[in-house]
Amino acid sequence: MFSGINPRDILDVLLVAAAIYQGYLLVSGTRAVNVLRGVLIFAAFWLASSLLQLSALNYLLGRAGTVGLFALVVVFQPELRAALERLGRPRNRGAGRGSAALQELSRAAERMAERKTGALIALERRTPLGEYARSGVMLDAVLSAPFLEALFARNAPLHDGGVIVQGDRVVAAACLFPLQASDGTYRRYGTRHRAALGLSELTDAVVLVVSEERGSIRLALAGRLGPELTVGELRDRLRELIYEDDL
Ligand SMILES: Nc1ncnc2c1ncn2[C@@H]1O[C@H](COP(=O)(O)OP(=O)(O)OP(=O)(O)O)[C@@H](O)[C@H]1O
Repeated sequence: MFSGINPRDILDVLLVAAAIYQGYLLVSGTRAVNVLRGVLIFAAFWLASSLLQLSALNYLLGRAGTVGLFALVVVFQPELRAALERLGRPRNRGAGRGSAALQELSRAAERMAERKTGALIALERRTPLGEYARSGVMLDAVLSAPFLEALFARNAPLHDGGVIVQGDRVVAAACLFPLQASDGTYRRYGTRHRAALGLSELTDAVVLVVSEERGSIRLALAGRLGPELTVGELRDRLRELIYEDDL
């Protein structure tokens, strides 16, 4: 049965599997996942209609599939664009800049915690955060501690909402993040923490929260809020989670 398989076939299968896995990582945690489920169900019906030789249904589903494919490209144009951008981005772009960004971010968190300035900062990983960035004010600024502090300063025009960071760039401020539905686990926390939890649940972003009330620094990841961190611990966690891998 396996006599006709040559190394090229194995390579072919491995490449397809890798492409599917990368595609999954890209959409996991975004609204595209639900659509992907819908597409799979649709494909299952289509296959079943073909196997059962239900020709009218098969024809109809085939036509709908073609139109649907175009519709998906239109609906997910932002995600597709972000995916292509990511593909074209060199892996080790600005390794030095990554560690500089990490220092600036940690310094800003430390100072804001000392002064009890509330802050909410989402750090993008694989899942594109473009749709959340567009809910706020788009920026494209070099990440620096004074800039972050200025953004979150009380009465500053963009202090309300979250900031989105991509590597060493601040891409948007005053963004609206999805609130996590309260199941009682984080009853003690208000909307800033629930917005961090919500975004980290729907995407793979790491979300940094500085509490205005407590002056604490915490990270939300995968829908869970981590413990209070010292600035050294924050630096280590961010190095582990973001800056070592991606920049
Ligand atoms: N959906 C949201 N997306 C982004 N930011 C939000 C959202 N909802 C609230 N915020 C931010 O959270 C602030 C209110 O925080 P609130 O005091 O309710 O939360 P908290 O979790 O108790 O935080 P803190 O400990 O800092 O007081 C708002 O002023 C706004 O900046």
